[in-house]
Amino acid sequence: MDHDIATSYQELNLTPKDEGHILRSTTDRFITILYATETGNAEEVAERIARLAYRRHIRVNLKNMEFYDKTDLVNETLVIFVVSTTGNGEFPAPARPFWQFLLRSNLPNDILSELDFTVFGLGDSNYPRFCWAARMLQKRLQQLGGNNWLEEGEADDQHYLGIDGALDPWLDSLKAKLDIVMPIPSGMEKIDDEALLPPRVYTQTTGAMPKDFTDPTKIHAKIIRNLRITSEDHWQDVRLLEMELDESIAKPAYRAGDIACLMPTNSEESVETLMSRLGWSESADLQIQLENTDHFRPLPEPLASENQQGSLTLRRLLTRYLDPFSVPRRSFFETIAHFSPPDHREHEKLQEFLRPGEGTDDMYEYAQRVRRTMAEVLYEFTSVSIPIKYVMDVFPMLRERQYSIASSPSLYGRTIQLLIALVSYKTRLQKPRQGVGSAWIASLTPSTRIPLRLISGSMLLPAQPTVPILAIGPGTGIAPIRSIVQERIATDPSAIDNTLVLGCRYSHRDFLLKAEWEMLADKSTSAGDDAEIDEQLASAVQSLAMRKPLIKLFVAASRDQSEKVYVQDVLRSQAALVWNILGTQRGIAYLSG
Ligand SMILES: Cc1cc2nc3c(=O)[nH]c(=O)nc-3n(C[C@H](O)[C@H](O)[C@H](O)COP(=O)(O)O)c2cc1C
Repeated sequence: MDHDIATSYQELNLTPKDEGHILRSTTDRFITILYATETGNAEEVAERIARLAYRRHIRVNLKNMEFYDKTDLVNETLVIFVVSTTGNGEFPAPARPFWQFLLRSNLPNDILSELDFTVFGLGDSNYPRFCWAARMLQKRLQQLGGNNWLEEGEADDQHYLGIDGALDPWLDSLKAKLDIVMPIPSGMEKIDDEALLPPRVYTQTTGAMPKDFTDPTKIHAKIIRNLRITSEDHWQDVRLLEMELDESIAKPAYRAGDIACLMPTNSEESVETLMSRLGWSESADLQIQLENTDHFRPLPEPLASENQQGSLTLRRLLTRYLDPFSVPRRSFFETIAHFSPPDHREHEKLQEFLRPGEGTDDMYEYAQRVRRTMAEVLYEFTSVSIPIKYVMDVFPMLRERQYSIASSPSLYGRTIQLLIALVSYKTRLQKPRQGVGSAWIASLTPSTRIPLRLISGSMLLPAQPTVPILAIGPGTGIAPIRSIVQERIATDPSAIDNTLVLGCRYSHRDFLLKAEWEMLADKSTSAGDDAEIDEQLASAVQSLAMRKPLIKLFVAASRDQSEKVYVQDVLRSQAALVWNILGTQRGIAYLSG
């Protein structure tokens, strides 16, 4: 393979695992970086730490906690944890099994006595439990005998420089500490901070024609409807997305409360325009081969299988796997700065962006605050010319989006309904901003086939159908509640003790599926609204006519009156009922929003 850069990550600092065990001695210059992320910020920080270690020829095992073998922790000598907080002071979902493992009460108090560690937390001080996951982790590691090797850092989204506000100074102290503990061996030199590292994943065109590929890990569904369910005069576009799973999928295809994972794709036109800007159009449909030079971080699936099968092209990579139409993080500027000619004023500007303090502030002002996308940056910085082999290092991977299923399997069989609020807003930039996932959802037309995965959700039906429920759901939070309530109605009509407190702004604009809820509550609906009720649901309810109403409905339409009313106000005003359901009858509360 034609590598015109002398080193690869392997040559720089890596040796492969030997039969699953990491080869190293106590004098080895080796660190493990484990990150826990929900939306990718912690991963970006972890990668930055890895790069500064690579520059010092320190071997790095960088892993998402999700894929880390927990039992390896006792064999580690130095681990840097990068952990964001989600929910209300919780670990990101993929990292929860790791955290549960550490919480086991049977772990000896000195089990990690050989471990040096440090924690970098990411959070938002608007939340009462700021950086809670990172703080809990640090405490627990110390309880288990771990040695806090470097004072923890805490990034706050509210800092005017975003994550970099706390990260830059923390990285300085990390570098200083590494330089003391793991000095550069004699005969070697640190790779300059400004020098371009070799691509982590080499991308090369092979000249061959691509083969076909079907992802075996996904099932497929055909879009039936993509319907706006908020009124045209409402600011937010909320969709009811209905799809039918392939006939080959056995019923029941899912359970009430389950989650559909959809991978957005980028539009053909936007990919075409980007490739043309980058001068890649001619190679767009030729087969490409990815060579991963970092043994510790395999390519994610299904990209790895596609690569192996020879079906990848640049067009496919940019449409299905990479995310150039999202807002850049710092590493994007770090990489593209190398691809602008050194004597060009744009090169100077990109370098300026990377200077801590004022430079970072300028970068935030230019990109993150106004939500400029990477592609838009490239349309403005026209001197930047990215070699194809760096494509995987320049753009991050697209992420799967998870949506609570809003329909009941007993009523809808292989049909799945989702309720999705499209993200779209104005910034200083002329063109309105739209999320990558939202743009894709908005573009889905009937008959389109999409791949998806179905996973278990955390909302389960009560063990006994007679248990009363109190479900609280503002906005699209009603999705899993609808699935659960419909399932109760469809499978056990005796289970009619369903109390719902739903939230919206205006009852006539964004009370989602108003007519349907009113039908279940046996309230009269406005003329014309009946058309909005699904046939499946209407006929099921018809057959249960004697049992009406099937739900007790309370609606908090916050802006319908001069004084704002939210779901919590309704709960307060219905204190006796709430106590009856939860206290006296030992019912179950569902909260989703
Ligand atoms: C739904 C949600 C809940 C959050 N909850 C908390 C929290 O309880 N405490 C906190 O400090 N930060 C919280 N945050 C802020 C994130 O930790 C912060 O945005 C971080 O940069 C995300 O990193 P990630 O992309 O690696 O997940 C929350 C963010 C979201 C979107």
